[in-house]
Amino acid sequence: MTTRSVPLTPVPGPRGLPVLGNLPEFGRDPLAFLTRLRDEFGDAVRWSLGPRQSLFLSRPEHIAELLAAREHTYDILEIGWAFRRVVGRSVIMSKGDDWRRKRSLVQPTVRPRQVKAYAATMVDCARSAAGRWQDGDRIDVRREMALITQRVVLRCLFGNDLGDGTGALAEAMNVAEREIGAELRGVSLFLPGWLTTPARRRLLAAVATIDAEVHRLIRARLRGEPRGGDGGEGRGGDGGEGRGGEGGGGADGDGGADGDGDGGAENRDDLLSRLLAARDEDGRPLSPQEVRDEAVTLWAAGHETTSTALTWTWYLLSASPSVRDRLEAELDRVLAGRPPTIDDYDRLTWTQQIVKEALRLYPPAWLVAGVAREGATLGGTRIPARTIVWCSQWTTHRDPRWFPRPEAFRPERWGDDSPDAVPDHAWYPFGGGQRTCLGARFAQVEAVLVLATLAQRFRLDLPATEVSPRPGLLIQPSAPLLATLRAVP
Ligand code: HEM
Repeated sequence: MTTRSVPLTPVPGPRGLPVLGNLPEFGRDPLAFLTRLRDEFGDAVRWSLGPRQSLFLSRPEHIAELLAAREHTYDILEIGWAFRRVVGRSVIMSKGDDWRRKRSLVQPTVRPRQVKAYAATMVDCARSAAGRWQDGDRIDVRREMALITQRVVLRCLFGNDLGDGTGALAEAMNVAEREIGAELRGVSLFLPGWLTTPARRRLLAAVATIDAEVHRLIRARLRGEPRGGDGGEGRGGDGGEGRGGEGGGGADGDGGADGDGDGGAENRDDLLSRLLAARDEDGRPLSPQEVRDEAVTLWAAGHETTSTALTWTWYLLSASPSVRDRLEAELDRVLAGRPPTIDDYDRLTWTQQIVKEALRLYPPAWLVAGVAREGATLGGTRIPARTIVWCSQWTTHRDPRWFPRPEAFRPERWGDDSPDAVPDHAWYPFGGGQRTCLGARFAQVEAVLVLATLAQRFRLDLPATEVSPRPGLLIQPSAPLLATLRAVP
């Protein structure tokens, strides 16, 4: 179903406090606050985030316009000291020619042909997790999913599984994610950069660990090591398994990273090789900081998002036996006991619908924002320069106007025969427009294949208690999800 342009009439939202505006209410419970803006005020609501004027959009037509215009008519929201410390000036924080250059460096490593080649690695990583699981074991679902997805990203994009560094990197990323989320909801969003706080110290310590691990990956690659053992870096051997036959890291013979023979980056087409081999018009390579920024961004954007989506998927499945039964029946029918391959992807329609519906109910990324430049318009209305224009996947995905019974987990709403007609941009877990998520295909294929591989063998039974969402950088469960494993009969 397509959308047509509708006029935009901004209305004032709730009164805020002097200076802080609506920040305290937003910070206390951002999802409830944004839902209130939509339900009590309207489709285009003015509010203030501290000293900044904001506009919150709820109609898919306006969201589509914002997403399409962002690269040209909006600036990046330059708040969030913690986020900038982690991702630096990578593709996600760049604009204009700089952004285009960085995006074109990264894009080839996640294009559909590459993703096809990564599928076997995705299944392999899920199988090796399931190989450790036993009937009756209790697992922390979020942790297990993160272990799988970080391994997938490291092996596919970095041609490396980091061995014993994975745990340190994952823990540091968790700390960073928590601190970024806490900052996003609090007054510290506007603290000057020079001020040191305990939270900022924690973040800096985490960033130091992240940098050390990423530089270890880079050094290993420059030495031409096929994978990230310690190679004399003063760490113990990694003891992981080899990469034979997984089809990751450029194993499709795609032509190498421009083949300039630069310091071990030759003859591979994974992300790290491309970054190390990249040259600007004057023949200059990326600086070590630039390589680090892109690598960290891809690592962070590439695994925590997908593991969060998978975690919520298990949560929803555990509470929906009929959806789970239909999933197991599909896996039996399509796979008949063998592991899935990329060729099964299109046939796993119910599995795909489950993932799509989980991304609707619990979109890992939940805010999109842009800062209007002079001349920005939406629905024919001029937007004052410097206004922060927002939309939220959380509120749009749960709007009863686009999704009947929005709180219900109903994968059937995505079936070809469904009577529900979802407007364009009412479902946008991967954003949209030119800045749309680079890894959308990667993530969807990974989520479906990992879910299929694990659900073939195990049910994850969770206590029948409701777990509320905790919006930080991503929407995470507010409590650990401890599941009991039940082998599929
Ligand atoms: C379920 C998993 C994922 C979700 C929900 C997700 C969501 C998003 C969203 C909402 C954006 C911002 C888009 C916008 O501003 O319009 C984004 C950007 C991005 N994502 Fe993802 N993502 C996921 C997985 C991945 C994966 C697997 C990768 C890489 C392998 C990745 C790499 C990126 C990059 C590089 C950007 C920045 C694009 C740019 O600014 O040009 N993401 N993602």
